[in-house]
Amino acid sequence: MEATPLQQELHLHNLRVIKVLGNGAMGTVFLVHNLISDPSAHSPFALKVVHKSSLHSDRRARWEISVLNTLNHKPHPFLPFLIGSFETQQLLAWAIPFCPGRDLNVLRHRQADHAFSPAAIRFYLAEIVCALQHLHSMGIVYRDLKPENILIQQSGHVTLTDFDLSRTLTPKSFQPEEPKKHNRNLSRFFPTVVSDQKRAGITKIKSARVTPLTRRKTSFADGERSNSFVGTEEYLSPEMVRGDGHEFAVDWWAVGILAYEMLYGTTPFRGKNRNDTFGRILMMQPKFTGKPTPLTDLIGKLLEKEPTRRLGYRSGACEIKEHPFFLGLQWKLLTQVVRTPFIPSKDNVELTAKTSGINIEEYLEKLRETPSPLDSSSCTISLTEF
Ligand SMILES: Nc1ncnc2c1ncn2[C@@H]1O[C@H](COP(=O)(O)OP(=O)(O)OP(=O)(O)O)[C@@H](O)[C@H]1O
Repeated sequence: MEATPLQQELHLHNLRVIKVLGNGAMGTVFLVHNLISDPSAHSPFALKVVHKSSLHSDRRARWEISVLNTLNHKPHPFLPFLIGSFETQQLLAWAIPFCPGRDLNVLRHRQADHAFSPAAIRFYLAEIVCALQHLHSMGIVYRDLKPENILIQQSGHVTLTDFDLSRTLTPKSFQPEEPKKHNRNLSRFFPTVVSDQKRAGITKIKSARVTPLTRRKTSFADGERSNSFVGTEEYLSPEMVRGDGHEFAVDWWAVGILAYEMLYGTTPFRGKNRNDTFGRILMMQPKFTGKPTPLTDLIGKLLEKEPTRRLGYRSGACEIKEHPFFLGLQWKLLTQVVRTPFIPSKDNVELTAKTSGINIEEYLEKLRETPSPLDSSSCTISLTEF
């Protein structure tokens, strides 16, 4: 990885924490500024920090850094890039641009009925489809689409974040399998996960979804197909629930779930518990209320249980872009849209807490003192098989 001047300056001792932006399953994201190159914090950035003590986190973090580094060479307006990275004996840290508008989940909760207008859905979906198309063109399947991972830039445009669950595939790879008989007790793979936000005492609007977990060994024997079981339960595709090999179509399924949630304020297959949700994902058809519209038609086609019949399977994003819901949309001009559905106010870039006094190492150490459910023995199956 080439070291840019900014990267050389990146180190714990020359970064000051403005505030904590969020805590995920893997790490903590801080808003920081560089004391040397930006002492007055005009250009703060997000720093994701992971403790290296867990092999699992270490591996996922290095993978995420490598994906971001790849994006530096093939940038996209709706995807982040790597500002720089460094590591200490204990920590692995990397910097990405700060998105001051929070995430689409927070934004959705601010809407009446927790749902967006069709116009806003059209705008956000269009940008997400473009971002996924770009990732797929690089052979990357994202596998973790959910509103919490869609951040809003200062311009109001989106940025997809969190690549630790993504994997590389080759576009030609997917040979659909015959449906298998499955009688696994899925619940044993999904121990209860307590939100790290709670452990850290951070309040964040988070739906009742669980933190992504990995169920099965990731197999790249043929170098082309991922057989791991990852994602966020309400967003998992039927092929992921079944544990079948899966590929790019899982992302188009997740776009369908996202569109449904943006429209109705709830995901379509949410059950009483995890197994119930999985049963619904496999068996139930999504329920639409009101008159059929191009949007409900699009959702129905994305939520096709059989991946080979799902919109996007044959020719990727192009098929989705051609759907009547997007009729008349000027795809090439998306980045130039100035009146986006939501523009973060400057107040959102709250830099008043410049002297937050947060010490990154101490903060992470404190977090570690509360045992993570991901380290517990109940989780062994998921983690050792990763
Ligand atoms: N660039 C950014 N700008 C602003 N906030 C951010 C940024 N990156 C992350 N965050 C905040 O930090 C939270 C956690 O980040 P992220 O999802 O990357 O961590 P994670 O440990 O991989 O989480 P997950 O539990 O989804 O795996 C996000 O939900 C978001 O609120």
